[in-house]
Amino acid sequence: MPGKVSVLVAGSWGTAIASVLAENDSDVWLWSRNERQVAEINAEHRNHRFLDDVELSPRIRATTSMEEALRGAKGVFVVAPSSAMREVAKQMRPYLSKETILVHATKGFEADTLKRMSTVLADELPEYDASRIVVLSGPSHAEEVIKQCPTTVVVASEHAEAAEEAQDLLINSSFRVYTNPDVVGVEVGGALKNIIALGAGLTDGLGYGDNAKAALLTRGLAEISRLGTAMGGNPLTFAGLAGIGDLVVTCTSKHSRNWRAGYLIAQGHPLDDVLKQMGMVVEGVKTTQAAYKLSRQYDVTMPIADELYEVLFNGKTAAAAVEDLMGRGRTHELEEVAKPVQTKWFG
Ligand SMILES: NC(=O)C1=CN([C@@H]2O[C@H](COP(=O)(O)OP(=O)(O)OC[C@H]3O[C@@H](n4cnc5c(N)ncnc54)[C@H](O)[C@@H]3O)[C@@H](O)[C@H]2O)C=CC1
Ligand SMILES: O=C(CO)COP(=O)(O)O
Repeated sequence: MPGKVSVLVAGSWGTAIASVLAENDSDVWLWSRNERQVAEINAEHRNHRFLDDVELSPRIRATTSMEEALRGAKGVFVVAPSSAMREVAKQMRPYLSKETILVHATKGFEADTLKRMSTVLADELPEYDASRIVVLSGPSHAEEVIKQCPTTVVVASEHAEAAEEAQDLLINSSFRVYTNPDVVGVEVGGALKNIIALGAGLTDGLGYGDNAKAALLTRGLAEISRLGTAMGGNPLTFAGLAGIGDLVVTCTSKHSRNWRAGYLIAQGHPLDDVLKQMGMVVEGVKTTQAAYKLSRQYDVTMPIADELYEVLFNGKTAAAAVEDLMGRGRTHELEEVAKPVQTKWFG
């Protein structure tokens, strides 16, 4: 069902999602605040700042005009960093149709309010039916998606039809899209895995090997499930693409920004320098602060996230953090096993 769709903004992930939509014959309008980037995409079919090595489909047109991007679009994909979500949503409000399918693919919380991204969108877009917002997540590095490497993702919405419409727009033979009714679980899983990826980068940077990484992934998933369930997510979601799936890819991939940031920090580079050097958003840093606060708000134990917080913000060395994690009191592996929650989809 080709037609007009829009993607806001033209970072790595926005550009890759625009490419998937164009492969499926949609006419894609890619919005960016950067005039030079827009001119380059339109004239050369390249996004020189991100994913420069791939030629973009001529079906992708770029614009700095929010009105031009959104007018008549049957699908809108918001792919801003979490820090920019509210600002971008405010700009969308005058032009967003109530009929549009609204999807976001951002992995993080709002730093001040600790809100999930769908809640930030709902705040700023009061005319839009918030139950129709769709969240896209899962193991999907832009660098591979744009080259059509086989990828699986999940789209979640309270509204089954909204998730299915997003699935229709995105699915193709190299991009397989599953649906899920669990918006909270999919958002929380996607956000929190970035903390564990930073931790995996730290242990790899220390040369601690595969056992340490497997431990981080497994016990990291226990923390993600614990907080995610306390916030209202379905525990089964964390065994899926937005949970273990995304954890595996971010903790093991050379493309992961969060893993790379952790690796550089373990080698003694100061956090500010690392973030400047990356030149791309590293969501896990702000998410570590958010998880530190959320775990206290929901009274959930998150030892790995707490240790990472100490390393990032209180000058603790990565080696001391690992030592303290290994030296914790004895505990049971299956503490706090949660019951699956009922959803509107399945009654
Ligand atoms: N890169 C990837 O492979 C994936 C990224 N994500 C998520 O997608 C989100 C975006 O990440 P990336 O595209 O990787 O980031 P990026 O660093 O590649 O691009 C971010 C873009 O946002 C723009 N931007 C920043 N503040 C803005 C504002 N206030 N108004 C308008 N534009 C603004 C920047 O100019 C830049 O073009 C993050 O939440 C990330 O976790 C999710 C899955 C895969
Ligand atoms: O979410 C991602 C892949 O699914 C991207 O992770 P990084 O931000 O660590 O690169």
